[in-house]
Amino acid sequence: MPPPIDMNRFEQLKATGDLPSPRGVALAIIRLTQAEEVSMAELARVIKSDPAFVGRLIKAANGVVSFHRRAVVSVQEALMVLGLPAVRTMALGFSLLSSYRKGGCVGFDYARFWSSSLLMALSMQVVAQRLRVIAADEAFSLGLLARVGELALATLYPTDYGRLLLESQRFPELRLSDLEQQSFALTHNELSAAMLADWGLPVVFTEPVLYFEQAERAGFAAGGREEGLLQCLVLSRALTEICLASEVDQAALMPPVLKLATRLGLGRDDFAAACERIGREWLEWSKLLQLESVAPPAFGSLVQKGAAAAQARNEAPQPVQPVATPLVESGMRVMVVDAEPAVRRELRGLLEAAGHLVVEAGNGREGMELALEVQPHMMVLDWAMPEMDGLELVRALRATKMGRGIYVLLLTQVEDDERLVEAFEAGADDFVVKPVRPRVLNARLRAGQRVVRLQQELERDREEIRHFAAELAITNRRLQEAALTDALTGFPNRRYAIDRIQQEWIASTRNRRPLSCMLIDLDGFKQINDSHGHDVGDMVLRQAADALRVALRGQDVICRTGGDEFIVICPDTELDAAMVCGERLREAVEALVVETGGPRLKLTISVGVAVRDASMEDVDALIKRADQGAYKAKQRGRNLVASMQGAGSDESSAGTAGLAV
Ligand SMILES: Nc1nc2c(ncn2[C@@H]2O[C@H](COP(=O)(O)OP(=O)(O)OP(=O)(O)O)[C@@H](O)[C@H]2O)c(=O)[nH]1
Repeated sequence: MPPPIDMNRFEQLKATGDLPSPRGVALAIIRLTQAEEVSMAELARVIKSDPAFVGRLIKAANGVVSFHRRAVVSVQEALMVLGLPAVRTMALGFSLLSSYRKGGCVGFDYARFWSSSLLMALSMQVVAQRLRVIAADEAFSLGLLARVGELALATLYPTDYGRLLLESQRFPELRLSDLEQQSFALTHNELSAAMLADWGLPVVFTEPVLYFEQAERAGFAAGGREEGLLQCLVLSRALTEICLASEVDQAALMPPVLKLATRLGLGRDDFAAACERIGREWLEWSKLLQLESVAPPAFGSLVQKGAAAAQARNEAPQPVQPVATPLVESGMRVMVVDAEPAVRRELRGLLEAAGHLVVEAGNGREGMELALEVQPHMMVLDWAMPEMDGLELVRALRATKMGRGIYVLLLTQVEDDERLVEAFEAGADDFVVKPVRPRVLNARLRAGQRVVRLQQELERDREEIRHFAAELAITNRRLQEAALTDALTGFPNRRYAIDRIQQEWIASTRNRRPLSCMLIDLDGFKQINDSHGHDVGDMVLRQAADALRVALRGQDVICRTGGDEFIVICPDTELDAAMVCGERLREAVEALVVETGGPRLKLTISVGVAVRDASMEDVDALIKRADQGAYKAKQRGRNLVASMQGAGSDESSAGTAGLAV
């Protein structure tokens, strides 16, 4: 299993204060549901102050009660049916939906994001109800928020994420998560899982969220709750894709989904009924949440067709994975589409004699459905067919992602220039005049096979590039981390500090929130080095850093900026609070006894504190003021916290430095 999420990175993002978070009534609901003892009456009162949430809550409660039970009509009843954890997560999800319907990331489709999150929620609810992996209400909330990391990246980095989404659309061989890793040092899946964990969801929920878009990497124990939930998420995601796909792609997407559903123990009819229910609920919920929706697919017939196609061929072939497919050395998978059984027979004979595997369809419509499922390398199709003729079929194929790569050989009665131009413009690759002459057909098949092979080689090269890009992204990330980390203490280094404090300066301007910083300098450190040697000096530095780390508040960021110098960035902090923090750090180091394997050493620090004020033009002015504070602390005898701002209470107690005990 890959390493868990880098929570440090998440904490850094959280510290910006820009992560999507609940507001208003939702925030009050969340706080109440987290309290040790919450009265249902109080909770219901708060909920009732938001009529929109009341409607959504009651609808959600009715979605999870059994058909035999009387409908839920009141907030109190809904609370009882759903339970506090589900109410909390729903408040969270709906609040985010209300606040983040739009945003500044141009490449991010906010409306589609929420439509698909809603579909995930409903699919999760219906699937979990049938598979009994988790309670349906919890499944709904989890589905709604399972991809919240995407929204968060769009919110945190509107320009960069927009560019990155465009890049991943233009170069499908580049995986979005690799690009995210490269640019932001974490993926949307990692961010989703970290945010859910931060909101109090248990690990058994957050881990499947982390892996459901690359389930092969999860490595959960078979039969365990995590694995069950993971499969629910995978199935729900696939159903969401089907609902949002174009009609032609829906048919192609269904067979593998059906297969997964069967593997999870869902009977075909039961699965079809579940899908129909998701579609119905989607329409209702979309109206309630004022989200766009299109007519859901006719799931009943989609499932039936998928199953029938699989049965007809005994077992539907897996969709072609370009990487896994061996290069076409000898035979290709060729589909013949012709209304005349005699012509199909003749073509099958010729093709099989040339070593190809043949699949047949009797008309254009059937050919289309089968092609998307079987994914032939080549199609030989007749121009003149009832229902959907060859030209329409080529156009329909070329309009789908999967059909775009199939080599199409069109059979035509006449070799008329106008008609041939029309055929090529529709997307045909070559033509053969009927009646088919075997030698000519074979020659054209060989020409087509060359193109198919070249395409496959290209695909392989792309996959190698993708693989290479992924490895490069990981290496880059490691290098980037190394470049920004101080090896001795593990703290971020000076380069990182400069960048980070700039960012915090900008955030403090935007949010009109205070920003403080502290400069810390070890007292008499040179003396320690001189008396005990450099190695002991390193031990002192390391253990002092550990003591500082422990004493630091969660939102503060500490970096090592020089030999025995550190900076602490304190977002959203006034001078008084920063002075208190500085004092806590000073006390922590003063209390430390450094174990060196030889002498046990004591040491102290001098701390300079500053807060951003109106006189400061830029971040350098803030650092300079903190530096003046540190100088003052040294001047006044060391082991002090001092500031050049504020009145009176600008320094605290003193102690001794660098003494062996
Ligand atoms: N062991 C060790 N020493 C270092 C490292 N980097 C810098 N130093 C030493 O840290 C000492 C810094 O001393 P100063 O800050 O100039 O002076 P000080 O003795 O701490 O005195 P005051 O700051 O005035 O209290 C120098 O002797 C540097 O050689 C390091 O990575 N490891």
